[in-house]
Amino acid sequence: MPVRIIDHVYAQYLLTRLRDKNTGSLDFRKGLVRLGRIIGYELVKTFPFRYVEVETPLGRAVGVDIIGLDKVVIVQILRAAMPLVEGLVKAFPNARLGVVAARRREEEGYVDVEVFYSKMPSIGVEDTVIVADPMLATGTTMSRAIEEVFKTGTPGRLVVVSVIATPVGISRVLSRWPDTEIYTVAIDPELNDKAFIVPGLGDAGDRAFAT
Ligand SMILES: O=P(O)(O)OC[C@H]1O[C@H](OP(=O)(O)OP(=O)(O)O)[C@H](O)[C@@H]1O
Ligand SMILES: O=c1cc[nH]c(=O)[nH]1
Ligand SMILES: [Mg+2]
Repeated sequence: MPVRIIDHVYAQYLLTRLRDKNTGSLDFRKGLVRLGRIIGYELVKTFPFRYVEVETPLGRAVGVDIIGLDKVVIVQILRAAMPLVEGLVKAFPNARLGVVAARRREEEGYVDVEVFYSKMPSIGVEDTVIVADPMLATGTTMSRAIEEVFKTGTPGRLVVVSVIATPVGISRVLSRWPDTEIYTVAIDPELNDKAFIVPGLGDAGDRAFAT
């Protein structure tokens, strides 16, 4: 299923706090970290697992082993994804990390994206690649980041993790990479003339890092 909304009530509560214009940058950043952790745990639920036996200090127990947790690459798109990924890695402590430093330039009627720096670990068909960015607005930034992923390798699974997405951003990604799984906490209906998500939460990077 290409788009998954994390409707967990605590995720919705945290999003509400992020949307509130009176939430300061420290609480905004902490809210993104907590959302990253929740989304990460939701993602882990989609990994295959097998039953195993384990020796405890006092006997034997049947448990589970999750398959593929050591084959995860998390790519963060600076700046706003940094706190989100800080939470995500709690669910994937062994993840290899990639980075894309990008800045969106809102021009009249279109959005351009500059990528200043991009560094990816190895990426192979056995990997799940998670590309994280709180805002999936026009999808221009996410598309550039996904291009960087495929320049490096072709993952078995490509997951986009966002906090607020739009129908435009979602279709921008899925039209080019139809097998992508998109996780988001909300889908907001529209973009204003500056390509900001409405109602959205404002500029995520500026709010997280106090401009
Ligand atoms: O889907 P798009 O239309 O490309 O917009 C989404 C991007 O816009 C913002 O980045 P910005 O360039 O403001 O950088 P920042 O995160 O450092 O604020 C946001 O952090 C996303 O990366
Ligand atoms: O609403 C938006 C759209 C793009 N980037 C943001 O940070 N916020
Ligand atoms: Mg910004």
